[in-house]
Amino acid sequence: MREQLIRAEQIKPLEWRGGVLRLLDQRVLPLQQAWLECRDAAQTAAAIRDMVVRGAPAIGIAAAYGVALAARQRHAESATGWRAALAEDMQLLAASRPTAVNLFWALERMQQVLDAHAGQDCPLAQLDAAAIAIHEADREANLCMAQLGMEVIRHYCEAPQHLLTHCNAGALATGGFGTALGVIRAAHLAGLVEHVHADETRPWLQGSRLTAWELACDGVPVSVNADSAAAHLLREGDITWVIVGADRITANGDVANKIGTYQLAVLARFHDVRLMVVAPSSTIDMQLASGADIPIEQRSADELLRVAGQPVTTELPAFNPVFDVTPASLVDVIVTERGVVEQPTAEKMRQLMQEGALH
Ligand SMILES: CSC[C@H]1O[C@H](OP(=O)(O)O)[C@H](O)[C@@H]1O
Repeated sequence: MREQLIRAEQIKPLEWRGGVLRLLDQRVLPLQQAWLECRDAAQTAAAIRDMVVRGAPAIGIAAAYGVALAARQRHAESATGWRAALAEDMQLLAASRPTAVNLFWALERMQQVLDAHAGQDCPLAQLDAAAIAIHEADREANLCMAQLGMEVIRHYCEAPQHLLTHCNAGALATGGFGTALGVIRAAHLAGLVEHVHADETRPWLQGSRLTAWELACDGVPVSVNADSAAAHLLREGDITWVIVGADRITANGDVANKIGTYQLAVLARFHDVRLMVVAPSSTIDMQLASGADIPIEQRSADELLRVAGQPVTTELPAFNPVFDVTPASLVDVIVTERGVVEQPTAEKMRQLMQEGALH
């Protein structure tokens, strides 16, 4: 399976060229493939804020490279004052988006490299290596989760099935292959996928523009549906699993993910459809006791009142939270690279994070 996924890999949302971070501009996909180059923290933070690069793991990877870029720039400006300037750059990166914990996890990893070289010259090579390691570790985690998630699906049913997914938790949201889409890709290769239903995922359309495109590129049978059609599909559509990614999972197993995930979870439970959340352990925040503590990003009203930049209505007040929280009680399984947790609880999450695989 691993080799099949690697052979099939086509899409990379970011490229590190030693001093330049190249980002595939996800604001214009799939109709245009344009690359944006970042050479410092400010450009990288803006790219994250403006969703040139998006998706919890991809945001963390981009931020890590942003620190490596900033260190180069600040050290070249001042061999003695670089640490203070770099600290400000890291604050800028930390302020780019609030919900995906991978951003803060990656910045903490980069800070540990700096702390390990306190009082020494700028560890440029070690910062580069740390960012590359974060990128590669995410890619490896996706390959591991793809296999584990596929085996969970096969455990419950060995026939080809209808699946539903929301937003984009694919190669474009990660270091490669995807979390939820990694599982779907592996399930397809294992003959377990009859059809994938992709919620368009208003207002940013990650589903219709990114997920459907990714799956179509891989020859996975997929169709786009309005978010509001999900209830009808779950009642009528023979769907066996809702499979999604996550932006932050708290210590009790609550899950923050793209807005609309919570209503899918309620609908899935009502219609006896299982909900699978796929996320690397860098998405798990054991410092937060429950989802009530997760900061939910609110984005511009324009994202609701305009499509492709064109107004679709008059200037009106708009409520645009871009994440919501699904309680652990509505999650049937969480798949991570450390293992699989069914019916997540605080104790099971502790065991996963401290002792590793449960399955
Ligand atoms: C693999 S995690 C992807 C996760 O991130 C998305 O949010 P956004 O596109 O706003 O960065 C969405 O919540 C996905 O599930």
